[in-house]
Amino acid sequence: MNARQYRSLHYRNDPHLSEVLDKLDGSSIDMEFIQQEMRADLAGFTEKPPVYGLTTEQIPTQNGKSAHHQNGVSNWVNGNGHPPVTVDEDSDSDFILDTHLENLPHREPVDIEFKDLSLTVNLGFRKGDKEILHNVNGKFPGSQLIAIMGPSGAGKSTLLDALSGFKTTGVDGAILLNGRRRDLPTFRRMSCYITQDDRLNPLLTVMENMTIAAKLKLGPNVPYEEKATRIEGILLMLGLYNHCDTLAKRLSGGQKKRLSIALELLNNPTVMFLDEPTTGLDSHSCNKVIELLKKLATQGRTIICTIHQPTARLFEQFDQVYVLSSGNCMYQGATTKLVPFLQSVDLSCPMYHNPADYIIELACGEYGFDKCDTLKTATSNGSSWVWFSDNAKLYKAERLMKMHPIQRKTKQKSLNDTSFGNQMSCLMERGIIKIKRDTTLTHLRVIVNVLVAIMLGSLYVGAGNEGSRVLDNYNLLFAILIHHSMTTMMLTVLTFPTEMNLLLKEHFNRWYSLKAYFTSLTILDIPITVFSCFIFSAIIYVWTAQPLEWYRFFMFFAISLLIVLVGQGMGLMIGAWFDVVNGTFLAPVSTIPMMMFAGFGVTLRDLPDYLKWGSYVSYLRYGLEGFVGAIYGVGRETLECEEALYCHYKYPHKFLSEITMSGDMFWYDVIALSATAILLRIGAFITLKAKIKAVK
Ligand SMILES: Nc1ncnc2c1ncn2[C@@H]1O[C@H](COP(=O)(O)OP(=O)(O)OP(=O)(O)O)[C@@H](O)[C@H]1O
Repeated sequence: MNARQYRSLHYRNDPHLSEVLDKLDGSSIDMEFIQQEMRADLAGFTEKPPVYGLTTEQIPTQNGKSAHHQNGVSNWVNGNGHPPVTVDEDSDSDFILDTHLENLPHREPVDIEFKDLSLTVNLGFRKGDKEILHNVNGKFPGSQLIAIMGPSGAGKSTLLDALSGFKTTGVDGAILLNGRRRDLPTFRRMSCYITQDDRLNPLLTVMENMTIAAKLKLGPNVPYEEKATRIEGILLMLGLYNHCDTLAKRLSGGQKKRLSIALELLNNPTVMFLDEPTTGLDSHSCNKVIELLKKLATQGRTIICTIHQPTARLFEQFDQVYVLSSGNCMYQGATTKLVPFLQSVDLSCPMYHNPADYIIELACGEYGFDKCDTLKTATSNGSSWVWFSDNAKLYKAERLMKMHPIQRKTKQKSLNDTSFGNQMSCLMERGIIKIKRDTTLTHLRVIVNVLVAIMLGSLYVGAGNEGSRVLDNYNLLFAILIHHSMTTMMLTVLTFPTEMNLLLKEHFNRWYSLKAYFTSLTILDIPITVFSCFIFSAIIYVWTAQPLEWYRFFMFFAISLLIVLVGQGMGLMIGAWFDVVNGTFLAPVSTIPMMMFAGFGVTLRDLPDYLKWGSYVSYLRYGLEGFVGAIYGVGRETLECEEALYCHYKYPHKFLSEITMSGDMFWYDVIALSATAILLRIGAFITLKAKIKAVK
């Protein structure tokens, strides 16, 4: 093997070794020499001083008011009315890591410690429980960037969920913050969780995402200028300033990840949990994201992320690593001490191996499962602190508590930083932008209503006034009923699960309460529902020659609107609990009994006694009765009979008695439909609440 081959195999990204190998390029070299170089390299690896980070003097203070940027950014001065930030248009995604980060004030460090932590999940009815984490211990010191590593299924995400409070059910053991038992509401106020999938508002630009998040998180008490400055600073630091006007859905994977981080940085959390922040990114973006996290850690934040097999270069950026295998701790300590640790347990890292790869291989059991036991014993399942970078400097809990006291239980009930009113106004603002740009929920919905109205209108043209076509018209009314209930229900079932993921993340990160979210969702939908329903009703009503009396039209429109609201409520309930696949199956299936009992195929009179109750719970029955009442009830006059010699239903009362409807039940139907719509909304809210709880 020659040097070039060797380099391409192993240390592609290592400039030090590359330099050595360049000198030898092309020549055939002896392995002894390479081994010597590797030893030197690994020794360097273990002793390298931190490359990044600000010195204490450089750490910005909360009162700091000026910032100066290099790397193509100039003249950025804090505050309103000052020259705008100019960014080199050519520098696309490069981070501006020497930014002074003054808008993200230095945080007091928080030490996280966990003792005998176990997490058990219920596998379902009669399937018993499964323990995922087995009494693991650990300590994540403040101001450090910590990686949780391990093979797939080792329990990394589970540990992250348990520590962040994302999961609370089945969690046992102690979680301490600066030596004091964690009070979850207090902890949640100082931490954030960034999920692996980027849950962003795709229809909002980067700047809109940031602005709404700032308003939601910082509230009206923080002046506009400060919010703007903070947003600018974060966007600059994360290299997103050039993409301010790009819709989030058009960002690249790395940019989305950075936007996810940027959004959570706005309220300056002390502890950040990130689930696989590098997944799906190229090596350049990976390095940049980790560099950024490292920088944030140096400011006093505790940053904990799960990560899959990092490269040697990425690995060395972490201060500390926590390795899991099958829910047990394999190693806990400084990244720089991993190699000596492995040596100490007679599992020396082979010469050409990335230590991160090697420990994962060990954790996978590739060298025998007895090695996992050895590692678990050597670290005392995470309770040994021998391999921390500076053991002596590990803060004593009491000292830390004195220096950085963490609030005990707070009396404040709400977890959100801002008032219900502020949350509502921000969510409404965001919703209006989304409605304007949403091709499915807005544009398509209006278009579908117009198209279906045209289709049905052309099929039943003139049927409303003609005595020989009463049955046709009755069919039309039922078709309209099904259109209104199914279209909205399916649209909601198909789109809400995506929205649900965003809700789970934002709600967990305390952006807003569920009440504010649900109220804004309900209010925002009313104008578009009324508009599309009105357009549909107007087209079909006139085209099919229904009686041209205002009150009848409004009766028809009111029933249509209520049916749409009921369909939406059903869709919300199903969409809140089930995923798209199950929801798409369940929504039509749940409509079938409603159709059975609507009195359309089988009249209400002919329903067997033991099934009569069904007609009382079927909202389609009230809808059909309401429609029939609007068109043929309220003293409708004799119908025209121009298309046939004999019109059986020329007299509307004859038709009404045949279908066993009285035609004067309109208000009764309105009340029944309104009650159903309200109950379904309440049901959807409770389902959402239960879902949020179930996720925990
Ligand atoms: N709710 C659950 N019910 C049953 N098993 C679960 C549940 N949640 C997690 N597990 C199991 O627990 C183990 C750990 O899962 P976890 O997602 O924490 O692994 P991970 O290390 O993050 O894996 P990956 O790197 O592949 O994401 C897995 O075997 C998983 O199947």
